[in-house]
Amino acid sequence: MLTMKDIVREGHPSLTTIADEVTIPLTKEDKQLLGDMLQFIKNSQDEEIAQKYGLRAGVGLAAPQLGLNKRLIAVHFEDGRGKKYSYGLANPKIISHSVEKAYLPSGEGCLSVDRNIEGYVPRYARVTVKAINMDGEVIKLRLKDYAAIVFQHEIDHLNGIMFYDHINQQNPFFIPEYAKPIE
Ligand SMILES: O=C(O)C[C@@H](Cc1ccccc1)[C@H](O)SCc1ccccc1
Ligand code: NI
Repeated sequence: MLTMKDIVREGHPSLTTIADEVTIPLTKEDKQLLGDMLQFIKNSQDEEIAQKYGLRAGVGLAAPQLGLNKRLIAVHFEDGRGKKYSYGLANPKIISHSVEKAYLPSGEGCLSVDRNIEGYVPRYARVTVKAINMDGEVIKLRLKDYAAIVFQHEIDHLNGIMFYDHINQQNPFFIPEYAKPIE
């Protein structure tokens, strides 16, 4: 099972590298990896398992966070309306997005960042993501608000972008026009 020792931290080159697409159809290894990544996220949200193995709670994970140069992500969370999202995805791509932006008033964190970084992370309020799921099907997800933020955070990892790259350096709590808080 994956644990925190498998997660690379700031300074590791894979966090600032553009990851390579994985071959489709998914190899057995890539399918297994997606399964392991999804299981890690689920484990990280299970109090007992997280405590036993010292896992930091997370809602998403990208393969570059394991030092792997592959465009693979896993997410497992419920949005503010109780809608559940649980996916292992290959080659996810944002194919359209809103002009409107959104941000989490509490800012963001990252399993690969062992420090608190304050500031708002402006992201698109709505995105449409096209990807291959673990069954090898092409899926299209229309995401908004919290779900849109989680997927953008993970897809950023595939492009070597960290959440703090989006924070306004002059004023970390600057709110760009058209940006709405996601409570
Ligand atoms: O490092 C990662 O990619 C996992 C992040 C993803 C994330 C952070 C902030 C906002 C959206 C997604 C972890 O989930 S950070 C810890 C966390 C745990 C529960 C809720 C939000 C953030
Ligand atoms: Ni992260």
